[in-house]
Amino acid sequence: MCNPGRPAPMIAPSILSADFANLAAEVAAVGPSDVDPGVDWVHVDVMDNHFVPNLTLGMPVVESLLKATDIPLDCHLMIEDPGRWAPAYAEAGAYNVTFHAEATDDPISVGRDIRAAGGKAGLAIKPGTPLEPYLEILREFDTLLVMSVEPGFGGQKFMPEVLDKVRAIRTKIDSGDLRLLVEIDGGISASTIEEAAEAGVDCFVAGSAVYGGDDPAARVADLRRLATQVRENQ
Ligand SMILES: O=C(CO)[C@@H](O)[C@H](O)COP(=O)(O)O
Repeated sequence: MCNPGRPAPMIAPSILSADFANLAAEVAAVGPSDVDPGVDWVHVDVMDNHFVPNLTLGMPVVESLLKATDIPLDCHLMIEDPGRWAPAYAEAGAYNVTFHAEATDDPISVGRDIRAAGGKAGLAIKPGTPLEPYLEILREFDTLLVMSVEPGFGGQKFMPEVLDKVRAIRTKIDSGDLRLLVEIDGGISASTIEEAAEAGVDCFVAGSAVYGGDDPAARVADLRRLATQVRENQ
């Protein structure tokens, strides 16, 4: 069944593939332009070199980005002990704060603390993590982030097998059992966004496909056009 309240496809460029020495300019480059009204969220990958084998940025950079842009920040925490750190990102002003289900024994409390701190709460699952154990707790969340690569690095190959999880959650949302956004992250490009859109994704994170060329705003516009075409034909 089609869900008439569903938002238009959202694009969230991941700054993991941007120039870290020029982050404010890189974020501005995907803002409103003559080819696109601008991105919906900017996706900020926080990695601690423990939960994932990579180290990126943390709260000080997020605080600086919040001052540099009005675009809502979508912070994806790939860290251990999210209960300790996640609420502070919401308090600082991040719009959506997502942490990994695999990183905590108490995802409900972490989600509630993020919401209490004023943010939207997101739950992320790695490609090999099943959806079923989390179905009952998804009411506590605003977004479900389905990873379509192993978290840690940009530029990896899209894993289409995760789309079964997207289809399963989309069915529940469209039947009115649940209300949340479905986000996908990893390997999203002009070659893969249509199959993700067909499966029922609402928000598409794209790093290398947006920042890998010299016109990020045009890349965003292309991705939005492809996802919107699929939605219109559904
Ligand atoms: O969380 C991650 C990687 O762990 C992502 O947000 C990447 O930044 C996506 O990069 P591409 O796969 O789109 O290049």
